[in-house]
Amino acid sequence: MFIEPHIKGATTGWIEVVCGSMFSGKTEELIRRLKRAKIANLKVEIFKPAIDTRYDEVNIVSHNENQIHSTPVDHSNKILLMAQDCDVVGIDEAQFFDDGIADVCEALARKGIRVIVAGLDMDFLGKPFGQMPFLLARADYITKLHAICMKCGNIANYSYRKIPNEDRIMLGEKDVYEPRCRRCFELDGAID
Ligand SMILES: Nc1ncnc2c1ncn2[C@@H]1O[C@H](COP(=O)(O)OP(=O)(O)OP(=O)(O)O)[C@@H](O)[C@H]1O
Ligand SMILES: Cc1cn([C@H]2C[C@H](O)[C@@H](CO)O2)c(=O)[nH]c1=O
Ligand SMILES: [Zn+2]
Repeated sequence: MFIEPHIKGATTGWIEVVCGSMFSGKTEELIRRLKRAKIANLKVEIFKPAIDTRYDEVNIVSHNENQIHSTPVDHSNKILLMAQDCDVVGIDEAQFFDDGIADVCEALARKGIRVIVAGLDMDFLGKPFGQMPFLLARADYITKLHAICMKCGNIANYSYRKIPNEDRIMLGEKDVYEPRCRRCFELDGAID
């Protein structure tokens, strides 16, 4: 389990990235860390891409229905503007943000803010998703979570798309995706 670093005399913040497949518990882990920061009386703001309105317009909701209030934003620049006097910033579904997101996280960390970013590391083809590789490269701390393969019960790293659609962005839940291990993902021809 991730334990928050307590850096004596720290003058900068830092970036934490939580990644993994769908249903691996990224949103739950993000909510857990943010709720603990609130308990510590820190000023917390949470952002998600405006495109992700799967469960709720303004809340971040996990598959377990745990939730926390968030602000939907259509560009990463807005996070920089809106998070000026925060102690902790949470960002969910980071794979959907534009290519400014890593610089925004870096700028926030330099201001002394703790930045916690959650996102899908791979898309339905098993390819690195959006800006996630760049966020992972620049993170101070990384947590990779795993779901359970829906075919065999092993640890799952991949998000298998069950319906034929080649668009990279396709919002959905269990109706569209299921977590799979490497073997079960490859068996159905998801990797070329
Ligand atoms: N196959 C599965 N493996 C693990 N957890 C599952 C699975 N199917 C459903 N769940 C539920 O999903 C919860 C995790 O949901 P959460 O919203 O945190 O995932 P996530 O990684 O943020 O997913 P997404 O990328 O779709 O947003 C688990 O605690 C569990 O209750
Ligand atoms: C795996 C994958 C998920 N998604 C979506 C489904 C969910 O709405 C969201 C992950 O929580 O991302 C895509 O848009 N493309 C993909 O390749
Ligand atoms: Zn499997």
